[in-house]
Amino acid sequence: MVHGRVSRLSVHDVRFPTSLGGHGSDAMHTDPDYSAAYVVLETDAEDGLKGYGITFTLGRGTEVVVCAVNALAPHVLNKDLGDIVGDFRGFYRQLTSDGQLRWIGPEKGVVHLATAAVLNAVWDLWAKQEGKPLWKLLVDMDPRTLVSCIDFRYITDVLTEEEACEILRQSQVGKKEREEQMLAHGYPAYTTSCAWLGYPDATLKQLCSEALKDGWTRFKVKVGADLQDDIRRCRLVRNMIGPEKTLMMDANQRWDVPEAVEWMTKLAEFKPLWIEEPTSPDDILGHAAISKALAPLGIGVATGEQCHNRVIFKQLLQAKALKFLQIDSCRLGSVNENLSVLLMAKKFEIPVCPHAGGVGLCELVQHLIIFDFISVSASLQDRMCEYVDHLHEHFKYPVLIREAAYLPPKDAGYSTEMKEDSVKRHRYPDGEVWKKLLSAQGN
Ligand SMILES: C[C@H](O)[C@@H](O)[C@@H](O)[C@H](O)C(=O)O
Ligand SMILES: [Mg+2]
Repeated sequence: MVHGRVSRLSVHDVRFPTSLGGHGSDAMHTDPDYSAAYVVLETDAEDGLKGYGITFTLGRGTEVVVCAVNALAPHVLNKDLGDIVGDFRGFYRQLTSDGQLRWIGPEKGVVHLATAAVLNAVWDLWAKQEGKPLWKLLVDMDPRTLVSCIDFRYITDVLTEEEACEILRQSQVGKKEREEQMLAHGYPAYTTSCAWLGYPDATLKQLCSEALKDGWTRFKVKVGADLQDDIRRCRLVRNMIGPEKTLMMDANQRWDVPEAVEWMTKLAEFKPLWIEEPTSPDDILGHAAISKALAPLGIGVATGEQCHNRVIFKQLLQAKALKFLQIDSCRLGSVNENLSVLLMAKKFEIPVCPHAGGVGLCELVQHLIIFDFISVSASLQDRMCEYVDHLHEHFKYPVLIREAAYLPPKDAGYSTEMKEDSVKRHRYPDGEVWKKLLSAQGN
C-alpha cells in the first residue's frame, strides 16, 4: 500500500564534463555536458524510502530546469502519496495546468522537463513502496488502473480511454510468456557509443571494433555537419560492420526539409535503416515529406527525443511522418504521458525504439520498453532500444546489458537513484569536480 505525506522536495544541479572528451556530441550539440536536474522526494512514512527523479539536460540548461522544479514544488509538498497515485491523472493535470506556469509551456520545454523530473520521482517512490521494479509494477497493474494514470486530453480523437483499455486487455494474452522471455533474453539494444560527431576516425574505429567483439549488431552514427565527413565516417563504419548488420544515422535536427532529402540520398549507399531527427522536431509535415521522399530508398524516419508531448506524437502518427517512434523517459511528462504514446503507437502499428543515453535515460527507459513488449506491443519486430555506454557507474542500480540486450532490472523502483557520492562530487558549481575545472579555467 502506498503511504506517507511528501515532507521534502530537494533538487540538485548535477553535471558531468562529457564535452571534454567529445562524448555525446552531434551536429547541433557540439559541446554537451551531460547533466540532470535531480529530484529527491522524502515522506513522513517510517519506511524511510525516498523517491528519486531525473530529467536529462545539458550543462547550463540545468539551472533553468532546477528553477522550474522549485516552482512546481508546492503542488507536491504535503500531499499524501496515496492521494497522488490514487488520482494520478488528476495530479498530472494539476502539475501541467498550473494557471501561471502553463504559460511558459504548456506541456513543453523547461516546465515539462521539470514535470518529468518530479513525476519520475513519484513513480520511483511508488514502485519502491510496492517492492517492485517499475516495469513490473506496470505489468501487474490492471488495465483500468493503468489508463487512470493517463491524461487523454487532446488525444481522444485518436485514442479514447475505452480503446486504450481494450488494447491492454487484448495484450493480456501471452503476457506471462513474454515476461519470461524478457527475463531470459532481455530487450534488444543498439549502440550509439562508437560514433559521436566529435570523435576522430581512430577512436571511431577502435570503439567500433570493441563493440563488434562485445556482440553488438546495430550501430548509430552521427551525421549532418559536413557531407564529405559523413561519407567517410559512414563508409568506415559500414566496412567494419559488414553488409548484414544494422546502421542508423542521426542528424539531430540539422537540416531543412529539401536538404535532408538531398543529403540522405547521398548517404543511401551505406544502407541506413533510419535517419533520426532530420529536421526541426516541431515540423510534422516536414517529417512527413522527408518520410515520403526517402521511402523508395529504404530509409525510414525516426524521431521523438525532442518531441514535446503526446499531441506532437499524435500528429506525427496521423501524418505518417515517422517509421520509428522514439519515446524519451525525461522529456515527456514521465510514465503517465509515455503510456499514452505507447498506446497510440500500438494503435498506428508503429514500432517504438526509445531514445536513451544521456544521464540515466537508459536506466529509466528500459522499464518502459520492457513493459511495452510485455503488455502493449507484444512484438520485437523492427524494435530496439538505444544504449549508450556513459555514466552508468554513477547510478545505484545501473543497467545490465548482456549480449546486446537490456536485462530487466530486479531492484524495486525506477532505477533513478544516483550514488550519493557522485551527486556530491558533480554538483554544479560547488562539487569537487567542478571546483577543480572552474578554477583551472580561471573562474
Ligand atoms: C546531445 C545528445 O548526446 C544527443 O546527441 C543524443 O541524445 C542523441 O541524439 C541520441 O540519439 O542518442
Ligand atoms: Mg538522437
